[in-house]
Amino acid sequence: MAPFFEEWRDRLRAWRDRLIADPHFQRWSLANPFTRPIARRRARAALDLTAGFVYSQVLFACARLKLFDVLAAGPLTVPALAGRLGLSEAATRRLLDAAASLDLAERRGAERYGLGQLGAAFAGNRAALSLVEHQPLLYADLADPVALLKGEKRARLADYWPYSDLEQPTALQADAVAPYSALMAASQPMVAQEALDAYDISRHKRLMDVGGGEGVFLCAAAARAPHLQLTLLDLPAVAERARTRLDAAGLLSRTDIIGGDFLRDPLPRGADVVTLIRIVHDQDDARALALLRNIRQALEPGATLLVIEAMSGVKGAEPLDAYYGFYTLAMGRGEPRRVEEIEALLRQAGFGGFELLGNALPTLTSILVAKAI
Ligand SMILES: CC(C)=CCC/C(C)=C/CC/C(C)=C/C=C/C(C)=C/C=C/C=C(C)/C=C/C=C(C)/C=C/C=C(C)/C=C/CC(C)(C)O
Ligand SMILES: C[S@@+](CC[C@H](N)C(=O)[O-])C[C@H]1O[C@@H](n2cnc3c(N)ncnc32)[C@H](O)[C@@H]1O
Repeated sequence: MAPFFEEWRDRLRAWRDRLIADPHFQRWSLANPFTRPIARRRARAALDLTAGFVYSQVLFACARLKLFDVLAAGPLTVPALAGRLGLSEAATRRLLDAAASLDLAERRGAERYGLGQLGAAFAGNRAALSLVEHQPLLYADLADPVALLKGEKRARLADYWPYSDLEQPTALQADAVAPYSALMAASQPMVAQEALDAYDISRHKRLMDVGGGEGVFLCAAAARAPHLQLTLLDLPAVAERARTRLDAAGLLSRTDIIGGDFLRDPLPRGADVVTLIRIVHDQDDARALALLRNIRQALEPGATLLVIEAMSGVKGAEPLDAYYGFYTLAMGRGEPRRVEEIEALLRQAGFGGFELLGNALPTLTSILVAKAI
């Protein structure tokens, strides 16, 4: 933009900021019937920001106490709910009123509570609930966000994701990878559905899922493409978990399972499509680039790479930098990236022909297609 326009835009914004900050303007805009709806919406947004942490705790309490499962069977009275939740009647009423104010529950007459619309959405979504249930680790770290930003505090979340600060992650044992692998497996179906609805995987011959966790994505892809050959690469202890799952799904005969380090070990050749799901945002730029170059080495020109993870700046995914930015800060490595930033890394690694696919829930994931050149 020309410097003249930039200067005027800055002046205009400075004027807007002074106006909104003025307590007289705030009162005036609430009193004026024409501006009141906008002023109320902004005041509500300010309250939501202030109270958001408490809302999250209400949601967590509902999830931990299995409230959505209980109410999915039908509305109940407070005494009946108190018995099911193991709470006093007073505590039950407090939780249910809080949940009702957040659309998680709903009052049904004077005495009964049922599911609210958001509660119903959670009741039918195990994957989302599994993510909700692991949030306390993050909340504990975020009790002092400034210490986290200043690097003065080692976060507990880093222990949950032990590969994020290890030079030799291949040495991780079964017990160290179990909690995060189980969480990723439980939450993967939501992501797999988004990606496989947006991209027709059946056009390919061999799919390699790099950092493929327990193989949930490969199971979902195999169900849509019966002829597809599969390769999964993850740390040895995770690859063992994948072997168990793929065996149970009857997919071992069409799957190569490799335990290794995707940053250091050469990757097997032969795949015409590679998926990287919730992987790039775990890494700083140098490691992400090393990983992408390693993948490029294993591909023929024209092969496809799908980067599947939540990306900043995509329409419909606006608050993403707050959640993933602070999540990866607590993890100790990585950052959410804009599509252009991922494309820049991909370009340096020898990819081009980018296409960002449209999908239903960009808050959950985006899907970026790249071609090996
Ligand atoms: C007429 C209509 C259409 C509607 C009216 C009625 C109505 C409200 C209907 C709603 C029905 C409907 C479509 C419901 C859909 C609900 C859905 C899809 C809910 C989805 C919820 C998803 C949630 C809460 C996702 C949360 C995700 C989180 C917290 C992600 C965490 C990710 C992490 C920690 C990743 C870590 C990976 C790492 C380590 C960073 O690499
Ligand atoms: C956030 S999880 C994502 C798992 C899976 N793609 C999904 O979306 O459910 C990151 C995965 O990368 C694997 N991983 C991390 N560092 C690795 C490395 N250096 N080599 C191989 N796998 C690694 C982890 O074990 C884990 O399974």
